[in-house]
Formats: sequence, C-alpha cells, structure tokens
Amino acid sequence: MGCIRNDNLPAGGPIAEVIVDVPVLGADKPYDYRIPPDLSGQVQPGSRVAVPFGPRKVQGYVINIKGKETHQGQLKHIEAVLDDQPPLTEELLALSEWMSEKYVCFRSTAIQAMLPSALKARTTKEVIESPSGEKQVVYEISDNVTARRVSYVTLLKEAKDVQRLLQELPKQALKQRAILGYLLEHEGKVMLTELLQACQASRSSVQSLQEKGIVTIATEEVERDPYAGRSFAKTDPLPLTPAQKEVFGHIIKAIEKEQFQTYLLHGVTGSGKTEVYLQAIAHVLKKGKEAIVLVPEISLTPQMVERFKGRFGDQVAVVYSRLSVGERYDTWRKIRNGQAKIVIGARSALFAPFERLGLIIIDEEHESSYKQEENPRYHARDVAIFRGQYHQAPVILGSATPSLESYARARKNVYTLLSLKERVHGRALPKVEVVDMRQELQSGNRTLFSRHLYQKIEERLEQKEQMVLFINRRGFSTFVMCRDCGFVLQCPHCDISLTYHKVNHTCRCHYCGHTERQLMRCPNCQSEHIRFFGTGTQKVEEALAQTFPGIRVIRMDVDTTRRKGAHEKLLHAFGQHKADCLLGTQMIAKGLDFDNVTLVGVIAADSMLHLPDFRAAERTFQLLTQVSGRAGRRQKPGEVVIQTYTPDHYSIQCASQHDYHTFYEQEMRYRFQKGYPPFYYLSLLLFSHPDLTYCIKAAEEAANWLKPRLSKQSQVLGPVAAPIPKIKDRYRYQCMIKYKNESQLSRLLMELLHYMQPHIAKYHLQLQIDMEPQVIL
Ligand SMILES: Nc1ncnc2c1ncn2[C@@H]1O[C@H](COP(=O)(O)OP(=O)(O)OP(=O)(O)O)[C@@H](O)[C@H]1O
Ligand SMILES: [Zn+2]
Ligand SMILES: [Zn+2]
Repeated sequence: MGCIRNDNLPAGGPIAEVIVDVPVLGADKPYDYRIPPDLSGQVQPGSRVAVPFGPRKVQGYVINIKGKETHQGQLKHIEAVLDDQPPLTEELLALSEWMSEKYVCFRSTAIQAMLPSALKARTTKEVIESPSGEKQVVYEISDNVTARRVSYVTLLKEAKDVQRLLQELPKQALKQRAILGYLLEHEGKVMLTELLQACQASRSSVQSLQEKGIVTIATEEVERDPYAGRSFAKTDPLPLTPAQKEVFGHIIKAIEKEQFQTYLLHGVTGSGKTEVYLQAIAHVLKKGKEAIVLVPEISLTPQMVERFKGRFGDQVAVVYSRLSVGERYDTWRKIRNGQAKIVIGARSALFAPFERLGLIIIDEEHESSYKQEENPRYHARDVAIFRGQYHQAPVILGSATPSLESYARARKNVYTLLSLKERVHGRALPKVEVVDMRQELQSGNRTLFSRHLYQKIEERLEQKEQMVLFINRRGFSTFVMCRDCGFVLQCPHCDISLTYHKVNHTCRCHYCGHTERQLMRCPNCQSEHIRFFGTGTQKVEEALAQTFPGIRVIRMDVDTTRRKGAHEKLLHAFGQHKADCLLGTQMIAKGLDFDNVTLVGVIAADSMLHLPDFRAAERTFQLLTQVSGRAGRRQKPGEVVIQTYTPDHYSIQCASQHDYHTFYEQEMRYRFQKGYPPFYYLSLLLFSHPDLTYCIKAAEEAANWLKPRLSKQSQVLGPVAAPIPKIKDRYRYQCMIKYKNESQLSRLLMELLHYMQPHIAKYHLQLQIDMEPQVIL
C-alpha cells in the first residue's frame, strides 16, 4: 500500500472511470484511467485507487469499468489499489451519485462521508534531488491509519516438554525460565509486550528461546474494539404488550415480504419502542440479514449500548464520534467483512457498507442532528429511504414527537403510521405543572427557583429520590450588559453576545471560541455597573448549592463532557445514586432511563421559543416532551415542573398535557399561514465574505441570476443579512428559496455554482447551498 509505481505501459487494456478526491468544481467528474494488467484482477467498481492527476498523485474511487474500445490515444494508468476489498459497494456508489445530485455537492465529498476517516489518504510531498542535481517533487499516498499489528509469542512445545526444558536450562537463565513459566500459565500464547513486562525480560531473551525452537514470535493483525473484554448481561425478549404486538406485526410482515415501506412509529416516551426495535432486529437476523439503528449522538448512552449488546452481543457494532480514528476503522471493517450484523450509531452509521440490509431504524427521528450541517448536507431520513428502497427493506422512523414533516407524510399515507399511545403496563405519564415566572417575580421571588419547584426539590432530597434539572444554555450568564448605558458585550468576530463563564472569569463566544477576561468596567461608558443576565448551567449549579446546602449535583454540558469517557462516567455515577440531581443541557433530555428519577424541572422553557427560527415552537414542544419523559419511568410516579414567562404558549401548554395532536394541528395552521414546511420546501443560499459590500453584491447577483430561471410559484426571499450576520470575521447574507414543485432545482443550483465560480475561486466568496435546512441560524 502506498507505493507508487512509475513504469510505462503499452496502450490497450480495460479502462476504469475514476472519481478523484479533488474537491474543486472543474474536477467533479469521472476521469478515465487505464488498468495495468497486473492490477486487472484487483480493480473493481468501488475500489479506492491511487492515480496521477496533473503533477500530483491523488486518491480516487473507481465507479465503473469500461471495455477497451471507448478511448483513443494516451491514457494515464492506475498506479495502485489501496485496499484488499473495495470499500464501496455498488449500492453506495449509486447512493453517492444520488446524493451529489440531490444535495448539490461533489461526488467525492459524498463518497468521503461514507468512509471512515482512516481511508482519507494523505498525500505527502517530498522534494528529492535527482542524480543530475535537479530538484524533483514526488508525491506519496499513504493511509492515515492502518490495521493494528501486534506481536505474539507462542509456545511450540507441549507442557511436559517444557517442564523438562526448564530443568535443562542453565541456572542463570532466569528470564528465560520466567518467560516459559508465564507462557505455560497463559495457554501458551501471550502478547510480546505483555510478556516482557510481566517477566521484566528483554526481547533478546525471547529471541534466544526462538533460536532454540522453543517459541515463535509472529505479528498478527488485531482489531481495536472499544468494547473488548466487556461482557454484557444477556437479556431475553420481553413478552410484548398488546399494543407492541400490533406494531411489531406490521413491521414483521414487511420484513417477511422483503418490502420497502416507511413506517412512522409514534410512541409516547416509555411506551416500549426500543423493545419493539430489538425484536424486529432479531427477526431480521434470523433471515440472515442486517440492520442499522440510528440514534442521536447524545442518546447513544452506555444504557442504550447495553440494551443492544445485551440482546445481540458481538454482532453489534457501535459507531459514534468518540471513537478514535483507529477504532472507527476497525469497526467499519468488521461491518464490511460481515462480522457485525447490527450497527447502532449516530448519523454516519447510516452508511454502514452492508450488502444484505433488512431493516433501518431511525430513533428520535425529529432530531435536527440527523441533518448534516456541512457538505454533503444530507438528511439521514432521505438516505435511509434510498437504502430501504434499494434493498427492499422497511424503514422505521420512531419518535414521541415526530417532526411535522414526517407526521404530515403519515397523514397523507406516504408513510404508514403506527402508534403506541400508552406507557408500558399502564405506567402513568408524569404530571406536568407549568409555573408562571412573572407571578413569581410579582410576589417578590427573584431566585431561579419558583416556590413550587423549590418545594419539590426539598421533598426529593428528603425522600432520597433523584431529579433531573434542565437548562438550555451552558456557561453562567447568556449575556453581559452595562446597566448604565445598555452596552452588551459582543464577540468582535461574530455578531453574537458573549457568554460569561464564572469558573475562570471569562466571557466566551460559543461560535468561535473567542475569550475575554471578565469586565470590571463598561468599555463604552466606564461604569462599573456590569450585570450578567440570563441563566446557564453554571449559574444554576451555584444557585442549587446556595439554596440547598449539601445537595449533590452532577453537571452535564459541553464543558464537563469534553474528555473521552466523561459522559459515560457522569451518567454512571448518577445511576449509582452518587448525586441527587443531574443538571444539564439538551444532552440529558434524551434516552435516559433511571428508575429513581421522580422529578424533572425545566428552569427556563422560553429560551428556545424566541430563537429566530420557524421551528422554534416545534423544538420547544419536542424538548419539553422529551425532558418530561425522563420522569417516573419505572415503579415510582413522576412529576414535572416547567418554569416559563409565556405559560400560555401552545407549545408549552400542549407539552404539559402530553398532547401531540393539538400541537400538530396548531403548528400546521401557523406553517400554512406563513408558507413554511411542510407546505413549502425551503432551500437556503448562504453567502459569506470578509467584506460586507462585496458579500451583498455577490448575493444580489446570484439572486438576480436565479429568479428568472425558477417557475412562477417559487419565491426567492432576500438577500438579507443572516440571523447571525457575522461569524469569524465573515459577513453573512442569505437568500431563501421557497417552492412547492421545482424538480430541476438541484441542477439549477449546480449551474449557479458554476456561474458564481469566479467570485469563489478568485475572491474567496463562500457560497453554501443547503437543501431543506434544519437550522436557519
Ligand atoms: N413488553 C414489555 N414488558 C415489560 N417491560 C417493558 C416492555 N417493553 C418495554 N419495557 C420496559 O419499559 C421501559 C420503557 O421502554 P422503552 O425504553 O423500550 O421505551 P421507549 O418508547 O423506547 O422509550 P423512550 O423513547 O422514552 O426512550 C423500559 O424500562 C423497558 O425495559
Ligand atoms: Zn456602559
Ligand atoms: Zn465569535
């Protein structure tokens, strides 16, 4: 691998069409390369290859192999095949083509999204001097990470022979004795490093044993398995409730008939959706097929992993961003070579290179993290449906709070609606109380906790039950303002206010990380009346300690979970009752299933409601429902307290009554009036440039080009300043395209990219195209 050959080839021989890993506009098309005879068996559709491209060597992907006759003249040839088995299947090749068209991205970008980053080859440039003294640049392609190899020492003699050898060895050969003894104790095979350490021996001792033919040292490829050595208690399928049975029956039928169909499983929190998934997967395995389960990254808790590993053991591969590059690569290979049958993971797990896919599940399907916010800007739901269609396999979208888009599709019978309306075995949904914080203020309560919440927390502390408190923001305060002149401290690079972090007395930008020391005086009027407004996790943590002396709090937010394993550790500690309160951001809203949690408190329910995004109400409803769902999941009943300044808002009212349908109807009316999804599609063009005037001009030029080319019912809104008008010193302008039916839009936007190319290539304009964006900030 990696070495580039440079011999010359005669003309003739089959030709491969290759997509090169060069993400620029002009290079986004298949190039023809000759397949040299010695590689002819190895080059297949889906192979990753090294090819010359201009003066460079680059990595590419073979998408097709053609006969000899199609090309005249000189062709460059493929120089190396980079893997034993082609990393891409025929299906994934087709998917990459579909993605590049639908999401207006380069095909190589789509392909890269499917592969573990270990397969992103590095091109290294080296300058060498030729014999005649000329300098030459050579390029080498090497993989980022390769398989891990480990040396093992194996005993070649039987135990009784070794006993005899031990007698015969000279007295002073202490190390060799120790080594043989250790090998005997460990079934005759041990890792070299372990052996040397255990016996305090050097390599030469082992080598001398090898020379005598007693042991052998050999390297083997080993797999990096983050779960190696961990055992999971085996679980058996639970007898399904009648409601679960009904849902299960529908899904099984589709699996049996090998029929593509998209199901929307609307099941309240704790209704037993996961158990249905598990049993459906068992069925798929029995048919010799494979399954993919997507969950949002933050729901991929140890609890969740345990449920799948407990049922299916080593057949389960877990894919998430916390894996090291090497672990990810090994997990991917386990999938590619058929060792793993089930993949559970965050968004990118969807590209698991299975060839006999029998089921795809997207849990918490409403989650915005299923949309990738960088190129390729794909939505997991669309990709899942592509794969389901390809394999004739059912797709299940599950949620307690389906996205409006999905629910509307189910209403129109595009998806099949299945529902679980009650919690398993009649367990009650928690009682939710909404507290009007304006009244609290009027009655003189200026603390973070309403009297009601205060009382509930006290009760839990007395009864030794646990609670979950939720606040939408991390940090201490959400903005810093001068009370005399109203100056708000902002990030100099982004149009966004800085967040105060009390631990190290800094003000930080959550977009670019810019940090300033705590202000003592207003930079505008020199007043000392600086105040911190808004509430973050750190402030609640401090207030809890002051209000409830002795309370044990575990804080979970981006700041406390940065280190690998921290997330798991904190949750484990909470599960072991090492704290009374789990306090955190979104990351605690989902998937947690702790039996001792009887109270959930939402400190400020409004913080999401006022974001400049048409999905703000939907997100608020979803979040409140999910957080509430963490309470009373087992024997003990649960209670929820939601604190808000807008208690009458329908998203808060409906969430408190566990009433999805009323919320859906009301939100649909609003979307209809305003012309938003699911009534219209949106696509977003975002222009950014360090110079404001240039940015506006370019955006206008693009809008003017586009408008006459769209059909009459479609609208181009803007260009206007983006909701965050500047990030990292780049100004941001956007155009929103609203349409119902614009089948050629993707193609048109690709043309627009070509049209705008001079601005992009020469003047560093960035133009980002987002088909059906999830986040409009
Ligand atoms: N048929 C069953 N019999 C007994 N217990 C069950 C059954 N199905 C599920 N449970 C239990 O009920 C609880 C909730 O089930 P599960 O986690 O599957 O629900 P869910 O709908 O996936 O939850 P959420 O979406 O809120 O995370 C779990 O503790 C689970 O073990
Ligand atoms: Zn001031
Ligand atoms: Zn910033």
